Amino acid sequence: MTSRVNPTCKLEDQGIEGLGRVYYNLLEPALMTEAVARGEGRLGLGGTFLVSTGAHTGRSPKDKFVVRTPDVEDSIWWENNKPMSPEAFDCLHADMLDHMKGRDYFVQDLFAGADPAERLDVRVVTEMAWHGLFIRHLLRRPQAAELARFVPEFTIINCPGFKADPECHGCRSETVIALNFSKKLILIGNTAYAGENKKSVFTLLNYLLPAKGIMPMHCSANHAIGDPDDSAVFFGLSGTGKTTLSADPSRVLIGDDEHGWSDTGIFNFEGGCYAKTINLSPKAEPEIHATCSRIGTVVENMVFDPDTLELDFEDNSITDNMRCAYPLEAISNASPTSLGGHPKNVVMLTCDAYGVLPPIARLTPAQAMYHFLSGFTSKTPGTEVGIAEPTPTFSTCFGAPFMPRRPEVYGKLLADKIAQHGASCWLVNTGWTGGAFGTGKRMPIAATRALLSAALDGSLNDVQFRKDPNFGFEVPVSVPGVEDRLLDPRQTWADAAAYDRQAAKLVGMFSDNFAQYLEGIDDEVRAAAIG
Ligand SMILES: Nc1ncnc2c1ncn2[C@@H]1O[C@H](COP(=O)(O)OP(=O)(O)O)[C@@H](O)[C@H]1O
Ligand SMILES: C=C(OP(=O)(O)O)C(=O)O
Ligand SMILES: [Mn+2]
Repeated sequence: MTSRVNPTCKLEDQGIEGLGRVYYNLLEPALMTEAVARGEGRLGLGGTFLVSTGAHTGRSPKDKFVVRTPDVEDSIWWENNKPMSPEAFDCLHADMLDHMKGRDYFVQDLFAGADPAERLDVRVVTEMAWHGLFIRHLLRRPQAAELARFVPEFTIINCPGFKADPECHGCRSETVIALNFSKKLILIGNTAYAGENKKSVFTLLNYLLPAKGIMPMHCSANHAIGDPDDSAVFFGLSGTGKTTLSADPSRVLIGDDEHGWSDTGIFNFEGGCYAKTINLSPKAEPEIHATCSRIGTVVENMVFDPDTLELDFEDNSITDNMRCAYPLEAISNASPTSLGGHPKNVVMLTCDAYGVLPPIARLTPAQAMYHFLSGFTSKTPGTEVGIAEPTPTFSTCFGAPFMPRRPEVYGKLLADKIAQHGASCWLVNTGWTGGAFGTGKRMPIAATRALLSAALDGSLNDVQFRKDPNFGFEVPVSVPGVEDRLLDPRQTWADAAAYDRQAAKLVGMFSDNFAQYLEGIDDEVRAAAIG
């Protein structure tokens, strides 16, 4: 055993026995040293850690399971979460423990949740030293004194070298992500994509927090400089711009991906960020770009020159989903507390590959609920196995793959909090303009930023709005710093009739999708659905 602080709870106390060497709570330099010594990757410029994850370079949602135990039977949304029988899980667990015998493991005891009242003590046991480094960057790092009395509430075991057997493990392939809420255990096998670790913790909190009246959100968050009470959240599925847009030099970063909204305000679940690096521009995203040459940053699946170690941000030959992971402190304007007041602005980011939605729209609370439940956006290439180009989808709550409960549970919590705190709501299209994917182009980041700044500082409320004929929400006509034409997508298309046809098609898709929510919904939201 190698340990920084003598662990209160050893792996043996959790029934994990017969391992090789176990490294408890190593700090970043030791994790990097071990990772390099084991040939998991190599050091990059500025002291980064360069790694490729092999066959899995994105999440495997089809291989993710929730164990169907009696205590979760009624609360899980089974249409969205694949069930695994408790017997199959026990077999998987036993076989994984067997696989672990004689091998070395890395244990990181971390917190999920910046609010001390709500945090969850999570132990992450990894076969790969760099996964220890990754999750140490991503979750919240306890002080030595906190570590000394740390008792894990939930445990994640991640063995990329373990191959599941669908016959006895009740899974689909050799890859498995199995969440057992009753046994407080998550088992991950046969994938080295680091994102599975953090999104497992997110899924877990999405299950636990609603029971405490806390709204878990797939969103980034920031606040005005000097005023944590002027906070904003940015909901969005992977690739919509949560990480990019929350790292705004004129605001304080709270977090880039997962937050909770409690009676006292918002709190980050995490202690770090996981940014996409494809085409990352030092001009458009200087803070994130700088993390790619910072000591300790994990650079995942990026192509680099073997002689100079120079990273190639344009080369997507490994994957479009190339990433860097770093602690929040790596961003100069990050909040030291990761907390904020009740959001004054709730932004829903959508990446519309059809080029129909305007770059920004003001929503009534009922419209916000309609769009939150709809979750229209596109899946971004590489983020999930098998996604090769932007693929339109309705991903409820802007994060369906991570929602164990029914959408209405999250919808109701959010609607209540928006009403209680009077938050302004916005829909922001960071996707295509001037045509659909293939003919148009991606919304310029500078325009999105200018529109968001105006929304967040309140100045957008002073401009003139028009009512969108397709969706009924309000769209600004003119905003300083943004080309007028861009605000009206119909004007950006070469063929206005083609825009109208595409818009009508999208309205139809929204309406077909929303049919599942009409029963039992508030009258105002039903009215928003009809337009
Ligand atoms: N208008 C835009 N707004 C936000 N991101 C944009 C925009 N145009 C292009 N992008 C790119 O889209 C990607 C957004 O990814 P990211 O911020 O990591 O999303 P998320 O955190 O929601 O998964 C980045 O690669 C960013 O450079
Ligand atoms: C880590 C992920 O999240 P995001 O792209 O939202 O940062 C992911 O989807 O795998
Ligand atoms: Mn992100």
